[in-house]
Amino acid sequence: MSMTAANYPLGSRSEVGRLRAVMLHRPGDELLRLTPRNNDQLLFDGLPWVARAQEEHDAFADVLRANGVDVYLLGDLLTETIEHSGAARIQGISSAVSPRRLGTHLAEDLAAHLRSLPAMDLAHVLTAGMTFDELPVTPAAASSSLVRRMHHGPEFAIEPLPNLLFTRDSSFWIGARFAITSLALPARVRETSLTDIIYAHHPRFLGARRAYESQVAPVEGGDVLLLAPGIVAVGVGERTTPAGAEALARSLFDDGLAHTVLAVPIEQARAFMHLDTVCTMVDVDAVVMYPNIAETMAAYTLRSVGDTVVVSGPRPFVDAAAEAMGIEKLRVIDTGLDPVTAEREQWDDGNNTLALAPGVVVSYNRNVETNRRLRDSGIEVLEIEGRELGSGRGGPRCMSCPLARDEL
Ligand SMILES: NC(=O)NCCC[C@H](N)C(=O)O
Repeated sequence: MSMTAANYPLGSRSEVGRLRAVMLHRPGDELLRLTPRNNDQLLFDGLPWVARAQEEHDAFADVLRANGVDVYLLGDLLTETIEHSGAARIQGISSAVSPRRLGTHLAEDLAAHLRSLPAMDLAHVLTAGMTFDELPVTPAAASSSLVRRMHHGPEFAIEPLPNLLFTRDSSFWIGARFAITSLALPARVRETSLTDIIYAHHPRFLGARRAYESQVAPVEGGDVLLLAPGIVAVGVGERTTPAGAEALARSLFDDGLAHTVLAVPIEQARAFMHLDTVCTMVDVDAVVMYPNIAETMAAYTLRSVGDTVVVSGPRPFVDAAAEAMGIEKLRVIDTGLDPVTAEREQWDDGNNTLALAPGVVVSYNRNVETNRRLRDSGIEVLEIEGRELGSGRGGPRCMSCPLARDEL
């Protein structure tokens, strides 16, 4: 693994090794773009109270820092990246400014304007987007652009990215490498242009190598669970497709980053958009899992055998996982046996825990029953508030991209 300024290498081979460094995104003005008319399309179930969401997020970051984790904020990394690299600036602008949406004339004008902005202001536009009302005013542009005249002022010339909050999905680390994912839905596609330039140009990531370069089909980080070194589970459902899971597996095999991948079908439903909405690891041999699917969750096993890939199954996920991990049994802690409580707490991200070390997790405090059951099973639970953060349907795991974990 590549050494960095800090005294730990970047990278991660599990979900539970002691967490050393993480990338979060402090929610900002991009959340102020949400309205009752666009929130469904922008994948939020309500309109968060933004100042309160920021307070909750600051408290989350403080819990991580208090536990020895270095917290990097995506907004800061993005500003520093743009400050540091002209190529990153150009790349960020060209992925945000769409001639298809704006027409070539307005697109060229806007790109020129963005090239002149201070790094922090450009980072703000790239995350919070820009409305037609906010476009720079030049008399020539105002009279000669049909696009400008026909669009309503509050419409987006550049779409905002409210789901940047969920840093788990737009990139993930496996071994010493990072993977830029391929997000499935239009509201999130541009997020990876930002993680891409950060990893490519920020000095903190100098020398870091990529995994899964081809990005041929959708794979989202929330679907990727590092069960143990060399063994990866990939959810296949609303976001990650079978083609994405297969392409990821082949790429990880080719790069020697994994030898076994479990492809886990999950329901194509809003409540289960990623594997980590129903199952996360809380210890080296334990997961917290949504009980209403625990018995039916299955997995296809993909193994790298010589030059080929062998697919077997499907069989019960817990059996396939235990066998791949070489343990007798995968301990399953469920989120309450009463199906209604379980359903409520799954919706509120009870299953979406972030492990800080084996047996130590961060969880939303509202999931009283799940947290109680985790503690009864010997797991230490650090609770955070998520009344506002949760309106985007994501918990502590979704909101964190681990950059470095200790080996188990
Ligand atoms: N890993 C996760 O489950 N991330 C949560 C993503 C929530 C976001 N509103 C989305 O629908 O993509």
